[in-house]
Amino acid sequence: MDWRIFDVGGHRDQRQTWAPFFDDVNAIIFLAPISAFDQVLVEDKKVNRIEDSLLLFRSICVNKLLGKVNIVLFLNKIDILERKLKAGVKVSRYVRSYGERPNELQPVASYFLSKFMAVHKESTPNPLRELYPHLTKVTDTEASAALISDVREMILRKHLQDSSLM
Ligand SMILES: Nc1nc2c(ncn2[C@@H]2O[C@H](COP(=O)(O)OP(=O)(O)OP(=O)(O)O)[C@@H](O)[C@H]2O)c(=O)[nH]1
Repeated sequence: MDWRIFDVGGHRDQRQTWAPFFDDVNAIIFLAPISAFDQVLVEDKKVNRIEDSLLLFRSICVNKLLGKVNIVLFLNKIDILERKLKAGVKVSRYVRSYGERPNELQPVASYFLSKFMAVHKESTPNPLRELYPHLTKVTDTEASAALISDVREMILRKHLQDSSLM
């Protein structure tokens, strides 16, 4: 299995029409920086960066050409998220729907995960497709290498199962 990296994020005006490049892949790893709950887009100050990640995520989930592609979701930058929460930055101030939930790593991460899961569920063209979520800090290269190896194994297994070789 080979890996190709397409950065489909970045400034909105520079995002590519990427779908045609993805018709022969087994999996997409989507990185969502959940530490960015208190930030807005540089190019559009009205848009919260997590909202933007959710929109981008939706555009991938909804794509019929990608209906059979596994989606691995990295809720990333959790170290930065934890630092912000410990410093007293309140999620509910930026994400009103967070309400009175505890301003701590696990409930915050679970809350954002539920948002991504809901987007996937309501937009996927393939109701049987599962989402494989992980909380990550990809700057921890050792842990990330181990995780990517696990992900790779899981995808290979699934691929073999789907082709009834296991
Ligand atoms: N502490 C920490 N830093 C990270 C993590 N992931 C990426 N970064 C750093 O964040 C910076 C921006 O990298 P990315 O987030 O990949 O790039 P980007 O999405 O184009 O940039 P941003 O708009 O800043 O998010 C780089 O310096 C990365 O090393 C993480 O999990 N933890």
